[in-house]
Amino acid sequence: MTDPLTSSSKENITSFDDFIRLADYSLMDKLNADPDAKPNGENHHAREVFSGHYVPVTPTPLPNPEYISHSSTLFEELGLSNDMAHNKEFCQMFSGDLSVAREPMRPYGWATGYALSIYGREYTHQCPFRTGNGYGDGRAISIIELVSKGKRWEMQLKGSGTTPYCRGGDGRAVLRSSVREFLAQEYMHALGIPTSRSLSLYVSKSETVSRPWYSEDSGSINPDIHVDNPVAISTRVAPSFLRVGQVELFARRARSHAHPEVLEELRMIVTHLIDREYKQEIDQSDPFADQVLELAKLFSLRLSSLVAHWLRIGFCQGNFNSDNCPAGGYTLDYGPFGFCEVFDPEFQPWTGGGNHFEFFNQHAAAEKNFHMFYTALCTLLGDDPQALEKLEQVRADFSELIKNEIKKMWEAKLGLKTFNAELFSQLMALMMNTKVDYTIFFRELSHIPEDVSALEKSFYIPASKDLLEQWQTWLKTWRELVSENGDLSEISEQMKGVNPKYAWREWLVVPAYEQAAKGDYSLVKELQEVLLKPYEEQSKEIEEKYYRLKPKEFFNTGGVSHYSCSS
Ligand SMILES: Nc1ncnc2c1ncn2[C@@H]1O[C@H](COP(=O)(O)OP(=O)(O)OP(=O)(O)O)[C@@H](O)[C@H]1O
Ligand SMILES: [Mg+2]
Repeated sequence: MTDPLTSSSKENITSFDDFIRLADYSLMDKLNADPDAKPNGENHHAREVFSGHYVPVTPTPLPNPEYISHSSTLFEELGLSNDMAHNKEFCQMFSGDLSVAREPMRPYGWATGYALSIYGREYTHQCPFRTGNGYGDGRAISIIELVSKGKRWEMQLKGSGTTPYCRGGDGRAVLRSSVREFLAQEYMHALGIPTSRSLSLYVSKSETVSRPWYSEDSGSINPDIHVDNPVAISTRVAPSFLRVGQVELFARRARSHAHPEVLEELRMIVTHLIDREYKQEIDQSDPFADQVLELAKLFSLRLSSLVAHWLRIGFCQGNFNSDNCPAGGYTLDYGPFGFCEVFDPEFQPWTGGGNHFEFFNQHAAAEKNFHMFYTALCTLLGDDPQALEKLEQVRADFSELIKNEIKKMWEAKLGLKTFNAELFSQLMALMMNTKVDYTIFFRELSHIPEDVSALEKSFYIPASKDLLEQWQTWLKTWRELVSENGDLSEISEQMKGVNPKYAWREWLVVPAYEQAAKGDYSLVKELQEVLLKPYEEQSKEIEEKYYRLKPKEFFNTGGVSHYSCSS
């Protein structure tokens, strides 16, 4: 068997020139650049951007960059040889130095504006100009759009310096948050969940920035100190980085008649979204209103399936605003996120997020974001009452759609063919009363044990005799239902395919980014390997280290069990 981390095949791209030859701006060139921007990309000061779909921006390179890691899985999908990760010019480019760019690649990247709605409410005051015109990619700069192996990708540097949307921020990302995003994206992909991906991670050996953070073993909810942390650039990759908030921005402007071309700019961004994310499924020769309706339907399907996946593996997007909700229906912005260890439907690791974004409320937050998307499309179809009526139906169906997706997910997680509401609510109550570890519990259940003792390794507190009896009764009923569905060993295998063995455990990630700050990247790489195969048993050694309950000392610890600053 070939080792995915070292294998390279002949047809892979091995030179920087071959890599940049993949650049393709044909779709992007159909959009409008900000007319007030300097075309060479020297646009680094916070200011209002009134029109256009993007602002050309050059990244600010990391001084003294050092390579930390790359994703071999993504390299392979892109057709890049692993050696490219160490190519001098490639390293320069992905640590922010675009002076290496040459034809057909352009020597500047771009940042985009987007609107913000929090739980369905439009915000503008977050922006220093109080108009919403300063809100967008404040520290994320896309540098290339390319087509490789027949697929179109955009590559975006996060933490690569200021843009007009930086709102007084430094444009940087610290190593801590960059390591988290870098690892989490590839973990989610390995779990089979649509997500932005990780290409590479570089750290500066000479630049640091200060961020509010927690002192050691801090029990504080909010950060209690400021810490200097090295700056880093991680590159994330996706078919597009179009967010619901972006479509919303142009629709809001259209509703307020902000400028004469605004409705056309809205139409252009929606066409662009179809081109970038829905080309396979939407026939672009159809009447435009039909395409828009299809877009709404497809997005509602993708979004509801995405949230069901999140619940399946314990993920909480603690800040699921419209600007953190990609219109392609994948996961984005791994800052305020966390994974549920002790089962708690109210789990919300990000202290700034509020309970509307907590673990089991994510379907409602998704619906709010879908509503903002729908509202934007209504603006676009404003003069077509028939189309509006159909769009309204798609909106009305969302709630039922997402509930059904979630039900289907629970069926699969429990190895059942039909959702049994009573059995499910009994299980939820037992899981909460017993304080089970979400991942370990479902993984152990996947063995379809006869006796509750097999589940006890997932319990955070020893269960009383009475509770154990309740478990035993539940287990017996559940097992009988599962047995009706066929061969138990087959069902067990299926369950193991949806109930991962290896979870994201923040207390195991903290040492990785802490050691990385001291120049030791071995734990980052080890985690990367473990999280690449979350459904596999892996070695005894890995099991002992990573298949474990969260130790007591990490409960209620700032920076581990909760965090406020994600940047
Ligand atoms: N250090 C920073 N400098 C400039 N802008 C920033 C900085 N940190 C965050 N922002 C901007 O603030 C906004 C909200 O912050 P959020 O935490 O969602 O950002 P992010 O993690 O950079 O976002 P994303 O992953 O969604 O691009 C974003 O528009 C982001 O670009
Ligand atoms: Mg964000």
